[in-house]
Amino acid sequence: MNLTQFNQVSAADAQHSIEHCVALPEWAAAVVDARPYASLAALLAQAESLSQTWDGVALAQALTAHPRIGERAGGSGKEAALSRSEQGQVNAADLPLAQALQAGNAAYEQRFSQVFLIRAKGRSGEQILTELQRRLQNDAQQEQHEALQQLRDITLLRLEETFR
Ligand SMILES: NC(=O)NC1=NC(=O)NC1=O
Repeated sequence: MNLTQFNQVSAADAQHSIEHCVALPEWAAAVVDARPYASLAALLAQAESLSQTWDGVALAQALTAHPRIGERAGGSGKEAALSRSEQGQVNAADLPLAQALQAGNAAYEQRFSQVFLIRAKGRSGEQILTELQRRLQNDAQQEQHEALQQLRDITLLRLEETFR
């Protein structure tokens, strides 16, 4: 779908076209409500602005749609396919890395009671592991702030790709 179509289709079709970006329907509805957009840049700016309202509750809800790093997302949905491609640089054949990520994910979930979320696109498995180990040192408040920023990054990347 291109931006012109996005501006012109029904609200329901417009929402459906961006729901794979993040599992927060209220956010998608607000993005749709702000149509028409004069440019992709305007759409991305509005989407980013609307994501500033996200809090711990939104994060928890969104995390249900993000498989763990290093785990292949199951299912045939568009989100699962996106997760697989986003995590494409995590070399599942590198067993020590896979084991380190698995241990890191477990430690993270033990400490923060939620899945570790990172914008995986463009990051190697080693870079993700380094970030995971760094963020394990965060306190709860700092980590929620960082996890929300990663959720925004993933969401806006997916949104931009939808219209590219
Ligand atoms: N737990 C995660 O960080 N998952 C993900 N990161 C991405 O960039 N895509 C995902 O599914």
